[in-house]
Amino acid sequence: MTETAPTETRRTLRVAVLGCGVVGTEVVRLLTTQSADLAARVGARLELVGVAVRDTSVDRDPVVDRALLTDDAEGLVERADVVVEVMGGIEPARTLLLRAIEHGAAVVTANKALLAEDGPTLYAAADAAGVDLYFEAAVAGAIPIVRPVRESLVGDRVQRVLGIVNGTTNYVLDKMSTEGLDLDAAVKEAQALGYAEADPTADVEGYDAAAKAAILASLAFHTRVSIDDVDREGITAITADDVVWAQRTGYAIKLLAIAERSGDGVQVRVHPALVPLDHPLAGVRGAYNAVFVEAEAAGELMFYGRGAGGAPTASAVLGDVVSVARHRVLGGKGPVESSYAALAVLPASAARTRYQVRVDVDDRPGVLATVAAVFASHDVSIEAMRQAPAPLGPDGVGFARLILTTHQASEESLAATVAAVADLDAVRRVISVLRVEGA
Ligand SMILES: NC(=O)C1=CN([C@@H]2O[C@H](COP(=O)(O)OP(=O)(O)OC[C@H]3O[C@@H](n4cnc5c(N)ncnc54)[C@H](O)[C@@H]3O)[C@@H](O)[C@H]2O)C=CC1
Ligand SMILES: N[C@@H](CC=O)C(=O)O
Ligand code: NA
Repeated sequence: MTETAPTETRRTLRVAVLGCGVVGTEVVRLLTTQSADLAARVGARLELVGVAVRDTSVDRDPVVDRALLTDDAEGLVERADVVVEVMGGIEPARTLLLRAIEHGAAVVTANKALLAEDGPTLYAAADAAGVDLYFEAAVAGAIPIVRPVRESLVGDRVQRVLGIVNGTTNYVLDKMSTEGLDLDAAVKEAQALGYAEADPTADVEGYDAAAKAAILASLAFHTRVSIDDVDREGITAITADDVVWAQRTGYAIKLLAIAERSGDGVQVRVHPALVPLDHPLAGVRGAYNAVFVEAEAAGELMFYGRGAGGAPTASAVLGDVVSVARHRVLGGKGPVESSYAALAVLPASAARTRYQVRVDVDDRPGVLATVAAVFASHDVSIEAMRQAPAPLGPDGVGFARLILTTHQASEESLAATVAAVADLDAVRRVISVLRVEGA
């Protein structure tokens, strides 16, 4: 029996944390409170050498040792072996990570916005310097999804990735449906709970989910997809009425991210969709996320867990820190960018989906047939049509609410159908047009 610690644990690796907000604070907490276990797992002590902040005088969680705070992020990255970037935004995060890589540090980032905008620059720099670039926290918080797609499924051929990848919007839609909260009130709650981005517009307008979709698509299909390639629609147009009617008709509204092979290309989109209540995605509540991956040999896999929040995200960050630190101790290196497939990114209009159209019409004979005829003339096949009693219109005359669900149709045909339906005399208004997924 040896009386000294194994040789490796006498080694020290210097860790720098950039940003000390919701995630950074929890990263510092884990690094501090779990230091003995982390050292044993890595085979070296992880010494937190500094935490870069904008203002060192601000009051912070007591777990953050004030003596470690610095407003000199550039200086800090130059004296670290592992740099953890949890400040967010494009600049100065990109410059700092490139500086860290240049100095030979391994980097771990939760910054999906940066990766989806300019990941290839970082991948190339890390590859050239022979250092690791890890980013598990950037997609779906605590859920291990980057590593499974990047490593576990790398021998298979992924066909489709579909999921809920933004905790804030899932929380908001859930609160709108279960507690009748309006969008703004629910967003405020999500901010208070540490789920939202610094600017929550990134969440509600779908930018955050689009960034994650771009990252997942790039990894899954071995190609480059940037956030600009993602067809994006957020949840700001979803009303309380949409949520209520979704439930009445057997669906939940979810913001979905979908990336799929299509012919010789890939197609990546983010939009709200109706998901049947008996589908597993409909049961994903609060800030939880879930991602389905369909691969040729593996079949369908589902990954589920907390998609946002300080501690869950810090868990993913620390997993990466241990991985890159182990490479420092034991040798070896993580994967580099794999973009050999160089697939074309197709527009979302190329995708065919089912739709639900809600429309208020005059309640008189023949109207139903007239509306159905418009769908038929645009070659959009109706799968189901139901009529719900609706209150009196402003003119005191009764009207009927039609809920039409289509078979798969192209976005173009559907848009033309809806425009023609809206022009009919008997149609008072088209209330909503939503895609149906997962049925
Ligand atoms: N909050 C969450 O649930 C998740 C967040 N992320 C990502 O993690 C990163 C951090 O997110 P949060 O901690 O939620 O944000 P946050 O806004 O709470 O924290 C970021 C911190 O970095 C600081 N910062 C920004 N620029 C700086 C600079 N130039 N120098 C020093 N400090 C600077 C800010 O003052 C702030 O305290 C972002 O990239 C975000 O997208 C990823 C997964 C989940
Ligand atoms: N704002 C993001 C945080 C995690 O990535 C979200 O709500 O999912
Ligand atoms: Na993750």
